[in-house]
Amino acid sequence: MLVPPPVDAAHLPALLQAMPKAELHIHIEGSLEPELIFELAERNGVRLPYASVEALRSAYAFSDLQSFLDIYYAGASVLLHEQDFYDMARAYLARAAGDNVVRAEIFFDPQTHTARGVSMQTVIQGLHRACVDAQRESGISAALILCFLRHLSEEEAFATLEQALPLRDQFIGVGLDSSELGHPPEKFERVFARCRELGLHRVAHAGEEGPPAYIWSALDVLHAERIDHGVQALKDEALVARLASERVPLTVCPLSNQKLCVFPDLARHNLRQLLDAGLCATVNSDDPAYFGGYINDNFLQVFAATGMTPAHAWQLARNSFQASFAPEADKRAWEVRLKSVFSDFSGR
Ligand code: HPA
Ligand SMILES: [Zn+2]
Repeated sequence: MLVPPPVDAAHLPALLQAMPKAELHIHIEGSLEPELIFELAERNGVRLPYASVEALRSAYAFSDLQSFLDIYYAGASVLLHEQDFYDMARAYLARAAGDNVVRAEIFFDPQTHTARGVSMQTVIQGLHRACVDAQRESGISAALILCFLRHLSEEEAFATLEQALPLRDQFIGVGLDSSELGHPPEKFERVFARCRELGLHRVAHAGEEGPPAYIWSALDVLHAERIDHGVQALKDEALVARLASERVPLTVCPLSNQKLCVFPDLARHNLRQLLDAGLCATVNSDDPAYFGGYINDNFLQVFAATGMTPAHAWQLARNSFQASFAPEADKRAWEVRLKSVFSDFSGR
């Protein structure tokens, strides 16, 4: 169904919250709330360079991606045991289910943890057990995507892949994150080729701060199936045409872009232009504990700032299902639910 049941714009906030949606760009370490950071620090005897939850939260003022990453990696230092990874992921999945997320494809950064002596098995098993339990208890479908840190070498990415392969059935794909500028996709050509041979899905952050050229090479060199962020694509007409004709999904994160100063303010975010250009854009939270909101906060705030309509909401939810790596039967079931929510609001 191409046209949604009409919904009065007065119902938009309630509709955005109620509609089923998939979240495809969430770093699980970025869901660690300051309260949980302090709880885990105490539980594990880790000393934090902040006196209180409030002091930590007040340090969350960022000027660019790197200024955020420095504090994000420091926050992750409290994660030591399998139960820590489990608790973090259960907390996120409970929040996501409350936002009517029906599918979450969750990034994790194993190198942040293995560098501190935490084993790959501790990380993946804790996260995976949380996904299984959440699915059983709340019905949310959840899967894991292992991200390579692009400020490290390809050799280190290969070593990380090797460590993870015994747990191959507990993650569905690989991604590429961390400091973008100066670390183009080409740096990881061989390890992504190996992941492709292994039948792993591939995504990559590109065009968050980096140039359109990085989006081209994520597609052509890494064979990425989705682009994380990708908001710089609008600077390149030929790239927009390619993304539109191939329906390459972009996992856009409005509040992240605002907090990391990718756009001067949310009213100038280009999500609406991306959709109106026919791109398969989606809305996601990126690092919700650091950027001021979970997925529904992202929807509510970017819609309010840019004047998008119920038809845009419909498109974004459908895009999120189509862009996910979930089974086709699940995608069809979520579309049916989406239509029923819209019909419900249409009658009001
Ligand atoms: N960009 C790159 N790396 C990241 C991000 C991001 O937005 N969040 C967590 N790691
Ligand atoms: Zn991200």
